[in-house]
Amino acid sequence: MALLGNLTASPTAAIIRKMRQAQRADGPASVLAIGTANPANCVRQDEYADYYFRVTQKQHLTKLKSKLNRICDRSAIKKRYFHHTEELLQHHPEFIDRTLPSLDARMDIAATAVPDLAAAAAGKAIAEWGRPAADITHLVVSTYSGAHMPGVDLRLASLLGLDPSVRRTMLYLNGCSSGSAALRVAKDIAENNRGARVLVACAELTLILFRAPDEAHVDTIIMQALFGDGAAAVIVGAEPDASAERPIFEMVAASQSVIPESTHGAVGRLREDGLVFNPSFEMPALIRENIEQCMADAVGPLGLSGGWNDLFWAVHPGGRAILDSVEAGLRLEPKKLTASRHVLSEYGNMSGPTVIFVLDEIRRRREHVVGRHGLGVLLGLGPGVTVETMVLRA
Ligand SMILES: CC(=O)CC(=O)SCCNC(=O)CCNC(=O)[C@H](O)C(C)(C)COP(=O)(O)OP(=O)(O)OC[C@H]1O[C@@H](n2cnc3c(N)ncnc32)[C@H](O)[C@@H]1OP(=O)(O)O
Repeated sequence: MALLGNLTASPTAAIIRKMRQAQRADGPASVLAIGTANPANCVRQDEYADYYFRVTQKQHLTKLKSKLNRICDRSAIKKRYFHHTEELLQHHPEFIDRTLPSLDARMDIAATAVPDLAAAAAGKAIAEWGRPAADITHLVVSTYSGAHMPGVDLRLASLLGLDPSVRRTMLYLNGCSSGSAALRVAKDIAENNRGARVLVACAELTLILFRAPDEAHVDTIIMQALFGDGAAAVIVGAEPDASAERPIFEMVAASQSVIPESTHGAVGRLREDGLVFNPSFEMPALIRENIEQCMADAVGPLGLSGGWNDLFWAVHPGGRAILDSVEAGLRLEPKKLTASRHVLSEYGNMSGPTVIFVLDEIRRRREHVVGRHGLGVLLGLGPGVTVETMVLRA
């Protein structure tokens, strides 16, 4: 203790303190550019049940097919995009037959398809940012569609021509809150490393969880009805260069919490037959009953509690019932979730990247969405049930 006391008072401590101050940026990080991408194969939701039961050769399960038709009809989704095509599935019977191991084949496809899709989104973000890719200092990548070493991050860095010194961080299997988690990590990096420019890239392919319908596992059709493929990228940095960079959202504060006693709410396991994800029936109710307390805890210290309709909202559209629950739990006017509902309708639930698509949609609708104070909340929901909150200023 005495030694520490001496060190604190020593000239060395003063030098270290000064060095640390110089390392940190002044002011919060901002979103400087956004890019998104989807694979080419588009399937309309009103045709999905026909398509899915045909490609899985389960046309005889007529009751289950009618149920999927009903769910699709009430899903508030119009269309979704997939990397996998009918042709690809024909070449891989193991993706359809649950008794066959298929993890190796799924991983082999993901090894190149995930970084390719991430690169398509990142390329758009870098073009909008306007600076050379080599100016990116840090890379944060999230996915549930792969488990490789080296990972998606290294292949993505090479595809984009990033500098070999770029500092990479991989987030695997963070589920639907991974986009928000990656943005939180990027904010911390940007604010603690003066001059840092962080590229966040999130990419997901539902091929990892594609499987045939089964009467013994009814929740399979819930996943098949809601999830789609997509990638989103964001450039994050503090102290924007006014001559070259145009900040879109200031990242004011970020936090994470877990809904009490909700570990059964959204459970995933990577198995020999791919990722098995089970969203519980109770998830919409868990969110409806707990979301206001989670928001009060997250934004209370900023004096923003209660006036939920004064903020703009970028909420992860996990499903129609999830958005209905957030709307009811916070007593939001219906227009507050227009951007989230639009993204759900156009793309389905793409897991981590989805909330970044919503952010992109909000900046497009800016005049209609952003209120007087310009303040809003990015809300990620994931397994845990985890609630990731980021307060933004447009
Ligand atoms: C938290 C995270 O990790 C992040 C995520 O994003 S994970 C995914 C989160 N999303 C969800 O959990 C989906 C939430 N649910 C929904 O959006 C809606 O229920 C839906 C669009 C799937 C269907 O809408 P709906 O038809 O109006 O709902 P509802 O009447 O309740 O359900 C339709 C049928 O699906 C079944 N069903 C609903 N949720 C189910 C579930 N989690 N598991 C199994 N079956 C389910 C119902 O039992 C019902 O079956 P019957 O027709 O035989 O009665």
